Amino acid sequence: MTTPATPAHPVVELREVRKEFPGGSVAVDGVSLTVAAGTVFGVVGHSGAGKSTLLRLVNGLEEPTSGSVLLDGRDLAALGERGLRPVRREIGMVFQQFNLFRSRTVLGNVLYPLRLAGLDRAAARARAEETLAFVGLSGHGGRYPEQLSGGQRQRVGIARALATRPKVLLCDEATSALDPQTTGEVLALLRRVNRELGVTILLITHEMEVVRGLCDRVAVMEDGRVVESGEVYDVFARPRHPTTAAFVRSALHSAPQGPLLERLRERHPGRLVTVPVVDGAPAMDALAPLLRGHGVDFAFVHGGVGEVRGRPLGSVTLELRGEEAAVEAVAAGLAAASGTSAAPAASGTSAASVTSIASVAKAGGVR
Ligand SMILES: Nc1ncnc2c1ncn2[C@@H]1O[C@H](COP(=O)(O)OP(=O)(O)OP(=O)(O)O)[C@@H](O)[C@H]1O
Repeated sequence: MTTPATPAHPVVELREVRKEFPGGSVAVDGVSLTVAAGTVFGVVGHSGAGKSTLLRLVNGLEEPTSGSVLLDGRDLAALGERGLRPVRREIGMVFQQFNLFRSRTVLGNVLYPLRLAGLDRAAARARAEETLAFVGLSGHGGRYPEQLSGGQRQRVGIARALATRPKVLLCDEATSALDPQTTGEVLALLRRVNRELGVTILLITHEMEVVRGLCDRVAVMEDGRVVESGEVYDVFARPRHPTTAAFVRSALHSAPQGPLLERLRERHPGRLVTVPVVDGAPAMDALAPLLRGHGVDFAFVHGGVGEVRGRPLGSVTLELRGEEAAVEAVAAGLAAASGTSAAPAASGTSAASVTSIASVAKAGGVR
């Protein structure tokens, strides 16, 4: 008999948190979320959605107007400035612009929080060097930040944040100032921080690629509210809120829309159908038998399949060619298999329409 796994305890918890600034601007409006120990939680949203304020509420730099923020079960507001100090040491911060001391060496930057925490010189140095080795910067301790690339600077930023062995790492757009390749390297490092050191990570970003590459769970914020949240694969595969769907489209091969769809229609006079590829959903399996059964030919015209959290996800758009009734039957069969209904045929063209990913088509409420 197997013992059911005990759910990880919450490291960060927001309960109905509202933050209103003097002048009436409401940056965070009734947000509740839970970041379980050992997980990576992403908050995604456009500029002004309230992400930075949310992070500042978690590290105690802002106090909620109402509601509560708990770190490992302790309500930050109840601690007072004195009580907050040791709790802040359990939090590491990683910033978009790295925020390193330019006048200190790499080693000096990593030593700083350790000396502040009261470690003696030898212990601090050993810890700093160990942490620099973990982030792949052994031998760089004597260099200055301006002698490093952006990716190396962020590694120093991460080493500095990790040096005091925090329980939770808060990442504020940690990769937004980096090119795509360096972003990938920093995300891989943060994954190691989570998996090998067991550090819980709460990150804010406006890039769905970051969520896709790193997070276990995600919350989508808009106008201070969480409009959708859930397991990353589920949110990618079946986004329910239009804002989420738009974020997902930015990171995936999704059903073509707008001018792209018009161009595809011009190039491909046959019927266009988009087949979602979702782990466990039958649409792709239905494709070959339907085409064979109805004697319909096809061409791939758009899309592709990638991976989210190690599971396949994407969509492919096909042009179906053949007898009108046979093409119609294939399109209907695919729509049935993917749980979608075909969009109405575009007027004035040969019955061209696109079945859209079911989940994108269904705008819904908060999960
Ligand atoms: N100190 C402040 N005083 C007044 N209004 C503020 C303050 N800080 C943030 N706001 C407002 O709260 C809202 C949310 O801002 P916040 O910076 O948290 O959003 P964000 O999602 O992090 O955006 P960005 O990515 O641009 O930083 C904005 O309308 C902003 O103008």
